Amino acid sequence: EDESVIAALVVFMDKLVPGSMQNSPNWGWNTSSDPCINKWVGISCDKDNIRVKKIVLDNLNLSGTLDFESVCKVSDLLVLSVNFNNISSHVQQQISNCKRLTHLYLSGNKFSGHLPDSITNLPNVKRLFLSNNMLTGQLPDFSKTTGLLSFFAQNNQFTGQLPRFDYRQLDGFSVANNDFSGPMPDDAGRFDASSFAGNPKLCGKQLAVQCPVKKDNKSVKFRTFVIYSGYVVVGLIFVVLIGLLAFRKKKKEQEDVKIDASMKNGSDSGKSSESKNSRARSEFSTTSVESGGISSSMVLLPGLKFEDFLRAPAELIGRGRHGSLYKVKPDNGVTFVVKRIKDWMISKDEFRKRLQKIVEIKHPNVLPVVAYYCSKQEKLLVYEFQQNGSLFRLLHGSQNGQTFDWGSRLSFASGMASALAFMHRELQTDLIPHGNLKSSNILFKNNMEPCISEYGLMSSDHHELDLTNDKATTAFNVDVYAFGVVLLELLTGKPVQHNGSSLAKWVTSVVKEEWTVEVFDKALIAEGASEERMVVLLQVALKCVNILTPLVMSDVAAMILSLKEEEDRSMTSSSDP
Ligand SMILES: Nc1ncnc2c1ncn2[C@@H]1O[C@H](COP(=O)(O)OP(=O)(O)OP(=O)(O)O)[C@@H](O)[C@H]1O
Repeated sequence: EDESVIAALVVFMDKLVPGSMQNSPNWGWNTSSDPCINKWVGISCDKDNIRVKKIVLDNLNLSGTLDFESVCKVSDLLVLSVNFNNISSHVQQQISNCKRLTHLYLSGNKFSGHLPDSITNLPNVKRLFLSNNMLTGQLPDFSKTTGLLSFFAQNNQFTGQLPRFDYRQLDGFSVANNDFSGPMPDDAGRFDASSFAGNPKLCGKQLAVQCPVKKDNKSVKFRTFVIYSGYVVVGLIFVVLIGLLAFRKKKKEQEDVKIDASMKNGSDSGKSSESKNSRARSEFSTTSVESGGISSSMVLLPGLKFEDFLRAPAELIGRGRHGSLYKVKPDNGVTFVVKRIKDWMISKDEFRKRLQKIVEIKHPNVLPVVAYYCSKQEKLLVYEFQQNGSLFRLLHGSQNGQTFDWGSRLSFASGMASALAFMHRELQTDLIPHGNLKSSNILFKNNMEPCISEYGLMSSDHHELDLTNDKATTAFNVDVYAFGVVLLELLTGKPVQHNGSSLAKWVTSVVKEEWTVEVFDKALIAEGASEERMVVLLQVALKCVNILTPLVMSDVAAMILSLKEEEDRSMTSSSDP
């Protein structure tokens, strides 16, 4: 980095008080080293290791003030994250100097005072997290901040009327638990009452307080006229809608035929299905690997023509809440599964962008997407079929004498945690969590190595856990919770109902009664697994499912890794005579 930027960063950190952190050997943050080359804590740089791109200083017990003027001198800064610290300053108007900033996370601090108007002038900002602070005053007008995708400001002390937002763009929003007043803005039905709750002076249809009906006795005649012309307009709209619906239904039927035919017809399909498929096929085949593929509808499987794929016989093997799963075996030998996602309100472009991000990131324990397709009606994902089944099947299925001993379960847990932590790190800027982690989405590869499947397929509106009103409002908490439930399944051998909260509750209650040993899988007890270490893993699991004390995946992974190392050490020492 430039000397001037280094100096600005040091000034920025001088105003924050990092407590004992700065004594750690790799802390950095001084003028005699380089933030990229010497890897200062919390700094990430571009791939040439020259420019600082991200500053992530979450959960470091920082206090003092955040000097936006200094930090915004880092001209390439994309992400600034200081969640869950003790910073007590204003959000200064110089924030708008951070011209390239896309993600700003200030949640869980003691920021106070008004938000400066200049915050709405950040031209590239996508995610703004301000929740759990002590911010006051009116919110500036964000309606022109195009590109904003999430806005979280719950648990502050904001007042006044809610300004307009471009709600159609937003995928996450909450202003709950503030002191806003007046009518709830028309969010076009995008967010439910929980995003606005806890503002006693806010009124609206979905809220506890209804807005007063304005009594205007000036002109009854005019009102009658308006009402009648209203009826006429509604009538007209109705007719047009019926027409549109009929038209769309017809179109949809055609589309369904197209997809169903492509999914279900065997390779011996006759001429008629050929012609039904022809549109779909031409759409797919406009994509070729040489043409770069990614921007078009389908990203192809290398070495496999999509025509073969469409003609291959397909067998429905699962119908989950989020879609159906088909097993497809084209002639070339490899078997695939196709996930057909239903009800995902995401635009084609967004879907494509999201998938591009996901396929870019590879980890040996994450099942890669081999192809994806998106049209208005259909979202399809293709993976290789894994014949060894899932963790769910291994734990709860009728296995033929297959054992899953403590050592293997611990290695499994450690591997999964570090894979998930890796994905979170790589997708931190894009805020793409797995979103639907569970034991049936963890599969075993041919070598019995586990791999996480269906990463990132669920948008936030699919989550059952509503964490938005909670202290821990970051996208990735959902996965930490879900991972905790997977750990509980591993430890108890019991299956999960609903979203895992009942299993978590049961375990918590048993542990409270100090019957901890009762929760463990009988097979583990019988095997003579170390109770002490099982209890440690249980504590990690319970921390993950406790949404009041948010953990990040990298911490979870570190805890499990050190437990595993302890286990490995004990194995080598106990094998000594
Ligand atoms: N690539 C794969 N290879 C082999 N089996 C798979 C693969 N992907 C999923 N499965 C298995 O197929 C079954 C159905 O999967 P599906 O994803 O449709 O259901 P689900 O995970 O229970 O529900 P959902 O993901 O919709 O919440 C599950 O038992 C799952 O473990």
